[in-house]
Amino acid sequence: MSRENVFGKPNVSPSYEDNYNGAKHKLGQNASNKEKYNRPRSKSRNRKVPQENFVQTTTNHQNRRSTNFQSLNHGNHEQITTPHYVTSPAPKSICRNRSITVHRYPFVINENAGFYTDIQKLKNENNPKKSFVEDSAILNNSTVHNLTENSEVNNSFQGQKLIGACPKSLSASKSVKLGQMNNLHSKPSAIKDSLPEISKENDVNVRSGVKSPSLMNKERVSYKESIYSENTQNSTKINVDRNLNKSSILVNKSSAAIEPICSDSDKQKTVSLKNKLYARLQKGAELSKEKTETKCNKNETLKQRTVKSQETCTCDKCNGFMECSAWCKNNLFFASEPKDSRKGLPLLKNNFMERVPTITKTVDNKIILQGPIIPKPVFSLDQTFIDETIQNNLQTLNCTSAKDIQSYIWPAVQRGLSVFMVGPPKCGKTFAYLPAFCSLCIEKNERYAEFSEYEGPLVLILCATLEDCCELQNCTKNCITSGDVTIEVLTDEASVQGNCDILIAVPSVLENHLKSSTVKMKRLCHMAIEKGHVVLKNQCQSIQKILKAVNIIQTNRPRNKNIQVVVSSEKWSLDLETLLKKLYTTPLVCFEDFLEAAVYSKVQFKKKKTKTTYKLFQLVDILKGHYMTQKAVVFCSEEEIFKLKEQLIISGIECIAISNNLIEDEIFENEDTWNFLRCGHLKVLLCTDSVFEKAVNVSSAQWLIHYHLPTDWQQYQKRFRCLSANINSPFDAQETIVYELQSKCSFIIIDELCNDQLFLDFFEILTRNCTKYLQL
Ligand SMILES: Nc1ncnc2c1ncn2[C@@H]1O[C@H](COP(=O)(O)OP(=O)(O)OP(=O)(O)O)[C@@H](O)[C@H]1O
Repeated sequence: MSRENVFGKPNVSPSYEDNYNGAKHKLGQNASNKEKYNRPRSKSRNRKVPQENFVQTTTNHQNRRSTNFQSLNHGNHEQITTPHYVTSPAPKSICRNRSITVHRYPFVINENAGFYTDIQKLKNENNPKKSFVEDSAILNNSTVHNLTENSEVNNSFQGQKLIGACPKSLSASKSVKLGQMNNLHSKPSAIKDSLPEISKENDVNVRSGVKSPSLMNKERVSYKESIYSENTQNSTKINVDRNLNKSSILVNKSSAAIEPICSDSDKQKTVSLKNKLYARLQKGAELSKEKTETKCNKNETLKQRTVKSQETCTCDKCNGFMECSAWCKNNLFFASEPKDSRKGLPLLKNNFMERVPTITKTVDNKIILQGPIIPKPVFSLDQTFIDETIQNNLQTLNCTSAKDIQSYIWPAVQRGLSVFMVGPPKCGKTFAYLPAFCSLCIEKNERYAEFSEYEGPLVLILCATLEDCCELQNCTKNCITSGDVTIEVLTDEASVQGNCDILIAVPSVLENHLKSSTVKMKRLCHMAIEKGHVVLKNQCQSIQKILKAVNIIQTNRPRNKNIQVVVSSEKWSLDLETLLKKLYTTPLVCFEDFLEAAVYSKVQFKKKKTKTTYKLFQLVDILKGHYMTQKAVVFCSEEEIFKLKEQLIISGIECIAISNNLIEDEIFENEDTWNFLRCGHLKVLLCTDSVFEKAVNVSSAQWLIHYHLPTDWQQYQKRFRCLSANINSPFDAQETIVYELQSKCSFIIIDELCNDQLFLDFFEILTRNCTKYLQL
């Protein structure tokens, strides 16, 4: 196995044999952590934060005061799920506040319907602020409507729309049903009079808010009182900020009523209000409880209730079909338990902190692997134990040698490890697990004899769409041409054969079948999720239910067999992280995309906007005071590299340049020199794309600076290889907190030459970690 760079130079990463033999390398972990803890405190924390910097701006707000704003932090995914509602109406402030994803705040009421106009203005103006609104709208498929008294909003109004409206026109327009409204932004003064009326008509559930972080310290905020309610699972809390003294609106979620609260400036009144508010909320909660209970008649038979739940009932009990005892009885409970039976471990942890594993890390030239065990890679099919007929079939498809991701995933899946793999399209993710799953199904009579009494598929594969399911079914059929393995795609109409071995389904379709007990899962042993980031987002509700059902099965099944989970995805997301952290048996995580690994590792993405002529000043500004303590790599073009080096040296920043003009030995020498520099004596590495891709073996950088914009997205992704040794796992989050503020940053200096597509792609990365959909 030769793992050498283009010049035949051995890599720094540990050998695979070493890993396999149990020598658990923590590449870049121990040494670099030690180094990082000893690092002198950076002065930069006291620096004035530039406005256009997204991440720093949110961090700044975070430090200021109130509790809820922390959740708007880019990296703070745990808290981001708790609802935050902004009552601040000023459209521009919403636009400026880049920590808020517009699609989470879809409804805006403004006194003069100015939001829409302002958005249009921002869009039309050639200024940096427009991009936020525009991009968020595009990225989230949102459309912006302006509602006037005469206008009609079409019926397709769903939560994904952003509407600007004045209260009068809103109450006049009967076509807008606010029942689907998630959030509302408005000036209290604007909605005070109209909303109770609107709410009565539309039965709206509106929750109230806190001030927009962007307005926190600004004098032009005309109201200073913030009362917000936050529904926790069992109780409703109200927090009253006693320092605030003007009027505010309390919108009571549980009672579906909205009431203006007029508080005087004196503190005592505000405090006495608190009791009243508690009483009201409690009353509201009781009312809504009563409402829910009347929906479901307790005296109904189980059968009746199951039927009813499929039809209309949306009460909590029926909606969460996990609680439906008829369904449980048929699908989850195992009747007879042999005396000597050993039940399996759970699929999901009770809480994220339960059983935090030790993670081993390996970095290859193209792959990053992290997990409790990292298997020895294989390079061809004949090194695996995959069934021979499947191997022959794969050979006819020209799949004989392993693709990069497959060389690790083939052995991992065969060993029964759960795996999360992230890689670009068509990099062989599906074929990384499918042959092994097919092979296991061919051997089902020997391998799964103990489950022969149960019904349901051995392998479940979840896809985003029905077309994907059919395509996957064809792939699977190409793999298995012999043996009595049944492969089926689940559709709404068709039922599944009792002896189906591989079931391919869309989660929502499977959920419906599970509810009606037309699919059983007691035999399930392997589960795969294709296009993980899409499925976990779009089908989060169904996935939650399916996972919980699988958890019950695994826990109650009177045989000790853990269900293997494989997730393949093109992108890393908070949902994937949630699932990763929640799985009881920690999976192996594999990246064939260094940019996605950087997202996984919570690298901070920052952008600096400037004119081309001022780029150098921006670069000096970024580096000054930091370059000796943060290992920085700057990507520039071949033409500018030596001039840049001169300019940086003149500005007092020491650097090393590696360009195509150097001979091989000089490149190695410069690379070695840079690699062995110690904290406090660091120099900036200047590099070009072509030489980095072909010759430079640098992986320990902490800062990656895109001085010269990449020509395409692939080039941008490849640059992140220089951070690969510093990729942290979510399981070592505790360690990272200490130096998170400064370490692992990616700066992009955006000038006039930046093309729109690159900018949009970059923005997608910025907003990726803002919302978590999966709640486990
Ligand atoms: N080891 C291999 N050698 C040659 N071709 C392969 C190999 N593995 C997969 N392929 C081919 O590459 C194509 C893509 O493979 P696969 O579907 O596994 O990729 P993917 O990453 O899952 O794609 P998608 O982005 O659609 O999820 C398929 O046509 C497959 O035949």
